[in-house]
Amino acid sequence: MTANTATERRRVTTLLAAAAIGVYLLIVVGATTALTEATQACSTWPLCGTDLSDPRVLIAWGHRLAALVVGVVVLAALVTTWRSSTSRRAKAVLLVPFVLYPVQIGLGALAATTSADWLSTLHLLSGMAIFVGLVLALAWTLELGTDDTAPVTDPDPLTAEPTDTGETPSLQPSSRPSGPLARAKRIGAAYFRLMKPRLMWLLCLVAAAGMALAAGPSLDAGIVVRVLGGGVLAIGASGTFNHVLERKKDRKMQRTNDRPIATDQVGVTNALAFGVLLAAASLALFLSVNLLAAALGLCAILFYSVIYTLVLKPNTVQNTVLGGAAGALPALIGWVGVTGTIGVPGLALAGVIFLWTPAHFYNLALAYKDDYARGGFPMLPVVRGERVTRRHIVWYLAATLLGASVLAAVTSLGWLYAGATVAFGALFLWTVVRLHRERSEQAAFRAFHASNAYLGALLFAIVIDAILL
Ligand code: HEM
Ligand SMILES: CC(C)=CCC/C(C)=C/CC/C(C)=C/COP(=O)(O)OP(=O)(O)O
Repeated sequence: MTANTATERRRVTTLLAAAAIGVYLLIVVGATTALTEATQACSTWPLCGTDLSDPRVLIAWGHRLAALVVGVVVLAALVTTWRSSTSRRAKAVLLVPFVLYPVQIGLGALAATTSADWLSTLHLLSGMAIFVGLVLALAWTLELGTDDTAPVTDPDPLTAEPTDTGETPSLQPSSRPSGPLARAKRIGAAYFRLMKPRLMWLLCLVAAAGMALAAGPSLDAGIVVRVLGGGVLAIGASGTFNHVLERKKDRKMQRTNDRPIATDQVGVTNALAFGVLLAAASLALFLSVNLLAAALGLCAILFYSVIYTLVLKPNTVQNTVLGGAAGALPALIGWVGVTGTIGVPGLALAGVIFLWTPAHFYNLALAYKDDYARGGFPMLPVVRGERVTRRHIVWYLAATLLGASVLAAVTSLGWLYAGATVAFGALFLWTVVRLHRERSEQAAFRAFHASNAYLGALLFAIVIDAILL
């Protein structure tokens, strides 16, 4: 690839990413109730109410002006891409935004003047189609000229300096402090590590968001404590079973070969007893909330420990996609903990987590590709290569963003949620664009952390928005 081509592709992908995020902003704002209410106060087109002290009029004006500015960015992206040397399919798919953007303006005008629900739905769907067209063109342009080998500057993950992997290297026996207290501390730390504590904050936020969506400002503190307590214990139990079942493979992988069972710091029988104890305590807490929450808690533990760990992870390249169901269940548990039944917003939140999981984990799968190959796991980069994996990260990230807009449409979440998904979604997308450009381990970790920041911010915004705003 010549320097000119590289510069041209940078320009094209930057513009396509900006256009996609601009369209996403319009989709999310359109999906929130704020705009639905604004439409009622602003029902003429193209101009409406002059009373700018009415926030609803301001929102309607903001949406129309944003549509104009984003339209210019989309047009610039289309023209620049068509004039570039990108692939035919990337150019062809841009016909979708080219045709639909003017249609979308017409639909918006009709939706504003008639307030028909089906028109608003069609407007939202057409916005999503424009977004998908831009993202496809972005992904197909990003992968041009990228082969499956990491650049020479990229250190081998197995020989590189230790990175922030969430693992604490164990001390060598000779350097370990002795004495009963130090020994008790070491054993306590080993059992604590079995519980996979680093996953807990985000999974607890997932359950908290489920509860906040269901209860709004009247969220009961007793339910919160019991659901989160049950959740922490359930994650601890399934994490422990996962350590037991993977101990042999863990020994083969550099990232995991210092784990407590792999290094015999904790025996298998003791670990199993610990896991059963945690699971029983977790189910007891969930049962004190309601039976359905306990049933879902049991499903989550069994799904992660048995279905994911034993069946999916070692046998199918779709392990991450299907495994996302384990992480999605806490959203439903939170919702069910409050309502006692399964409901659409809880399912929509679970859907967001499910779609986010591959966009989250494939970054680590890239960074640890050789390690996973050594362990014998058919992770996507091992089986289908790095280029396909990077492409799938873009797909799942786009699907997550669309899922988040569906969540906005089926709930009454407002501006804080909309701002969080757009701002952190843009940040996440930018790190993924850089991952394609740099193709290094550092870039993969950056995108991994951005995935956690995106979901953390989104969930935090849901909790605040649903409870306080
Ligand atoms: C198939 C599903 C998933 C896989 C394979 C996966 C895999 C991983 C791996 C290998 C790590 C590295 C840290 C470690 O070794 O402990 C990690 C970290 C993490 N994951 Fe996931 N994950 C999945 C789903 C989820 C879900 C659903 C959540 C929460 C909603 C989540 C949240 C986190 C967090 C918070 C970290 C720690 C980040 C840090 O502080 O370093 N993961 N994940
Ligand atoms: C309420 C409840 C029980 C929820 C369970 C949800 C849960 C623990 C999701 C974790 C997702 C996951 C598979 C993480 C680690 O992957 P991995 O085990 O493949 O990572 P590893 O390679 O580090 O072992």
